[in-house]
Amino acid sequence: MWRAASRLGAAVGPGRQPTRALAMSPWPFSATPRDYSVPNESWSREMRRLFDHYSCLCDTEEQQQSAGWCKFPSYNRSLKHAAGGKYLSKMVQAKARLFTRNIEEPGAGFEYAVFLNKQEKTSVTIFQPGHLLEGPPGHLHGGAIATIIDSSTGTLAGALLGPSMTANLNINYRSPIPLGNVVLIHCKVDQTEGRKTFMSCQITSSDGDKLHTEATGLFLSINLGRLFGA
Ligand SMILES: CCCCCCCCCCCCCCCC(=O)SCCNC(=O)CCNC(=O)[C@H](O)C(C)(C)COP(=O)(O)OP(=O)(O)OC[C@H]1O[C@@H](n2cnc3c(N)ncnc32)[C@H](O)[C@@H]1OP(=O)(O)O
Repeated sequence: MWRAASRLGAAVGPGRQPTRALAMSPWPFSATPRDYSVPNESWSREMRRLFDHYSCLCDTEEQQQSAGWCKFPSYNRSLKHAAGGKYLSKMVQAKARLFTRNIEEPGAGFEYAVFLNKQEKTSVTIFQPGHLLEGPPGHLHGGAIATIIDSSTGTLAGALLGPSMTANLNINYRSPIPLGNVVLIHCKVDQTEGRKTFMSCQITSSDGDKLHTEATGLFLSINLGRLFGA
């Protein structure tokens, strides 16, 4: 019994050891999911500066209404975002983890936070790529770039449309991204046609001077049940 609970407890989140209370609990998940998109010790000064900058836009309800900005929390599993528990029982024993949040060491993988502006249908992701995401020597892997683009555009699509999936992603890699350098990922909705939402996205250096990547994507809103064979 303890071993089973301990295994589930160990799956709660990076850096978290199963506690005695958790091991004894019949419910394996933390009641208050951890938001991973907050500063940790690996964040550079520039990452913190940008986080503070965008957080300030979200600070008060009044500011949110005028500027429309809010920070989107980021958990380490998708189902934490889904409303209701209808499908949870099929997933509850799985060790599924969100791809961008499955490296436990702070700063080694994807360090990022997504800020949304629902009124303008835009988002900004601040992103600090870690050393485990290497592609060319000292630089970010193209697949990791695609991942953070997919996650950023997918988060904006999800916030605006509800459940949706990437149908198409086109990426132009313009200049390599050094590991550890903080970059900005600007996403926007270009057009919506029924279930289809067309997005575009740019990755730039944090001062906006250097263009690293450009992308377009198509998202289709879906019935979540389809994913579970309903
Ligand atoms: C689930 C959320 C939970 C909440 C969690 C929140 C977590 C928040 C943080 C994480 C954020 C991460 C975000 C990651 C997002 C992914 O990475 S999703 C994973 C990668 N994507 C996939 O695996 C999708 C695989 N493809 C499919 O399942 C299906 O093809 C699709 C995309 C659902 C579409 O199938 P369908 O619904 O049957 O649509 P279909 O009838 O084929 O086409 C509808 C229309 O779209 C057009 N269309 C379809 N595909 C295409 C295409 N590729 N190109 C152009 N047009 C197309 C069709 O031509 C058609 O057009 P019209 O004739 O209506 O004009």
